[in-house]
Amino acid sequence: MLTAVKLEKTYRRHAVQVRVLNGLDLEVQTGEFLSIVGASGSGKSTLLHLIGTLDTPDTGRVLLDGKRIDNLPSRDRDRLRNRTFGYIFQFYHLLPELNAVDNVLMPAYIGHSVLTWWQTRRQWRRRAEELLELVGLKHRLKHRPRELSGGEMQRTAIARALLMDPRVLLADEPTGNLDTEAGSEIVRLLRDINHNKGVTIVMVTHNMEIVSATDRVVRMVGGVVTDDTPAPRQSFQPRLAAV
Ligand SMILES: Nc1ncnc2c1ncn2[C@@H]1O[C@H](COP(=O)(O)OP(=O)(O)OP(=O)(O)O)[C@@H](O)[C@H]1O
Repeated sequence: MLTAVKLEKTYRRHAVQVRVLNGLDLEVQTGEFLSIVGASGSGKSTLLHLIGTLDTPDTGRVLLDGKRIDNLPSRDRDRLRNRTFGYIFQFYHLLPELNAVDNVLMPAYIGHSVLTWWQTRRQWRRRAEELLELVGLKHRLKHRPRELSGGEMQRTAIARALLMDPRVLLADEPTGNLDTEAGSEIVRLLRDINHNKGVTIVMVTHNMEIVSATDRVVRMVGGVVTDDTPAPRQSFQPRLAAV
């Protein structure tokens, strides 16, 4: 479904060139929960950004269902980012002045014309509240990010990522800023979303324990994929019944 073909990427800053991706190939199947591991600086986030059209490769292609998405006109790319992909980051990227519901609503607010937004805002608000309930935050709807714990902020970010019913979730170290227990809860939640909603998930992580919640693990070294194996399954049981 999602394919990266011979991706190359070099960052240039003044005289310094950093070659990060070196002809990387990757295929992600529909409904898969894939983790990407590798040493710090091996290019995991860069790969995630290219797959999610947040950045463009120097050469190579990214395809979704066989169609190129790395060179779309900006309007089509914006739509794809808004409707097809959901993004989850290590530091949540919530807007500090907005409460949890309004943070979750941002993709709908951004993705519609003023008129459509005005006409449909009540339905969207209800959906945002339902999603927050599903991620276990029914009692935190009006809280602002500073009034939430790290795990709760990440749950809010996950609800936001789900708002537009994306086909693919791209998660960049979603547990990197959380303690073990909160991190495990987040991964369980992602596992449930993958299971129950069939959302494809690509997750960058440093945490090998968390890898065991996923279907497949690819390791990056030197800007290419060096290992591609089924993840060793351990004790991750889905917990939420119907996310
Ligand atoms: N915008 C940028 N400009 C210049 N260099 C960059 C930029 N983004 C990343 N790099 C460099 O590219 C390399 C790969 O970065 P990337 O964030 O993809 O690695 P990573 O595997 O995700 O690392 P980590 O696990 O530490 O997050 C790093 O050496 C980094 O310094």
